[in-house]
Amino acid sequence: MGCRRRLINPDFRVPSMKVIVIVNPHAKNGMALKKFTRLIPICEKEKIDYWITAAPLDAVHRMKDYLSRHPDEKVIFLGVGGDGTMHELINGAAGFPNALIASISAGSGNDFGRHYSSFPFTEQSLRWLKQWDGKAEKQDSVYFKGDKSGWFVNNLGIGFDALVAYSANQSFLKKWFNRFKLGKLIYAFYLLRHLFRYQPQEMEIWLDGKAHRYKDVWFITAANQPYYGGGMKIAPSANSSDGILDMIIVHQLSRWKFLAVFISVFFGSHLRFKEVEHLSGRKVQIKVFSEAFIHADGEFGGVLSEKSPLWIQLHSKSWNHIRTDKHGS
Ligand SMILES: Nc1ncnc2c1ncn2[C@@H]1O[C@H](COP(=O)(O)OP(=O)(O)OP(=O)(O)O)[C@@H](O)[C@H]1O
Repeated sequence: MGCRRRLINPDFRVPSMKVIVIVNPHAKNGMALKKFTRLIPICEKEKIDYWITAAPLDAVHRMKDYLSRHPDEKVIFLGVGGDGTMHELINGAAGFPNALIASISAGSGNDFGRHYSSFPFTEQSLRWLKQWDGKAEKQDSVYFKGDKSGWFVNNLGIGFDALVAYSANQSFLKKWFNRFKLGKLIYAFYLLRHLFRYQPQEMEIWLDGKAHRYKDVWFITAANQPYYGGGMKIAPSANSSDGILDMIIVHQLSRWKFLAVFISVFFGSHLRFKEVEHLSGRKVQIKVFSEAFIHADGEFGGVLSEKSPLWIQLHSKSWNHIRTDKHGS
């Protein structure tokens, strides 16, 4: 009788995955948490754990702690937030082959979801992940080491764009702009603010052992996937599973032409300008001659100084991603 009951109880027939949802309560000014609150009953019913982060980097520490205590358990971490949240999940999972990453885009930029795919904010997504028994896609990630170190999977920037991102993220105006759903305008505001003061500088790049030197560099982007800054195609041909990093160098432009090039990035047509160089490789070293800001996946990545270079290295197929498909989306 006991045996019969087991056969008809779906909980006994279908092996289920360990799923942990990680929610950034600050993403998109609290919208991510507000929407997630509606999914809490299904998490409780399906025994899906959820962590609402308490502070920046909380997700990284908790994931590392959990994964080191459960080295033999396959775990799906589902990030609910924007690119900053997914950057934390990538760093929390780094070095743990048993971690699988999925996302629900719920931030302001969402370039991670735009490229890697994002699950809809629904109960079905959670149920589908809980019953998931597919094959994860292997994707490339990139390690960087300078003033700070870590991993990125979207892009890393040095120079003007990193300065704009830093200023916008620190600004008290950001919340205010977000409140009126004008979050992207804060970047335009700081772009214009820095445009007429910024001093482009000489930079040296060693790419797979070959040296390249550029004068008056506005910024350099190392791209693992095409999207950047909330939908701009900075590296249209970048592919996150080809083992190659795309390098975009914007240099020797007047301020007005720089603005024109920057706008053309929205349409992916900036590579036609002779001042925009496109290189590719796996191992990069960048040297600056005066201080330059760094961002990694849009998050502050430290300040590069003339004293020591920045090291970047692509690691092929080094993390596991769960893509949405017709069942999950
Ligand atoms: N509990 C928390 N309190 C404050 N900040 C947090 C918390 N959890 C995560 N963060 C930080 O929030 C920042 C923004 O996260 P995310 O990018 O996901 O949201 P967003 O709304 O898209 O923000 P942004 O507009 O800055 O991209 C990240 O730097 C992340 O480290």
